[in-house]
Amino acid sequence: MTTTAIAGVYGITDSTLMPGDALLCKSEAALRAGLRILQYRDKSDDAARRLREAAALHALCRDYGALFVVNDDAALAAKIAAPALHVGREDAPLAELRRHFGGSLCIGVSCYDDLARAERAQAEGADYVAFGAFFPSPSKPDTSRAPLHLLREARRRLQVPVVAIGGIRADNGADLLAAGADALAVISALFGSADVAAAMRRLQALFVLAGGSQTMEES
Ligand SMILES: Cc1ncc(COP(=O)(O)OP(=O)(O)O)c(N)n1
Ligand SMILES: Cc1ncsc1CCOP(=O)(O)O
Repeated sequence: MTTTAIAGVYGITDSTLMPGDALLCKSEAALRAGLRILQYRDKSDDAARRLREAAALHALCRDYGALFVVNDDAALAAKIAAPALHVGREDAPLAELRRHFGGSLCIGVSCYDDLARAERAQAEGADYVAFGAFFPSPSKPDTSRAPLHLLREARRRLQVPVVAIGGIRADNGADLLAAGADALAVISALFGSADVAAAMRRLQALFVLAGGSQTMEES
């Protein structure tokens, strides 16, 4: 079995940025340029379109050996046998998801600026935790903010991979990596770009400069 490390650039598709064909075209451009983790985030209630798009992105990720993550929707993840699910405080509780899916599903949990929530998530079997927003986010302008020093404390107290999110770009991501983030989750800095491959290269360069890598581990 192949497992993808939760590290490097973590791309999040947002249907409002990528209507129609752009969702698949831009996702494939990012995967071709080396993206290893791709999340499907869609806040609409068009169930048929969500199923169609998630299944197509799942297949694309399989072709490129990347981890496909469904945001919020455990039922959708189950329906298409997605390998990973990301949940926040509005979504199904982690303990319930673990009871239902066992250990087979990779589950990431949003922890905002809350280290206690992250420690609970780790104890309940989260595969990674996410903190943010670290910068003003064009994609989710009203979201709450997290301070940079939280990442240093998270690094010290947690063993699971730590993902940073919120307004992250090639020109501000380095501090987050220096503070201990394993992965940088981005919407607009990647998929908002007219040249996704070039945007991907700029984001990947942050990890090279930080001395990290985006690895695929065989297990
Ligand atoms: C990797 C990653 N981190 C955080 C989020 C945000 O999740 P959540 O707080 O549940 O908000 P929505 O994305 O559902 O608006 C995420 N999606 N991915
Ligand atoms: C889903 C989410 N949660 C906190 S910020 C954010 C959006 C991140 O998008 P961007 O990279 O465009 O700021």
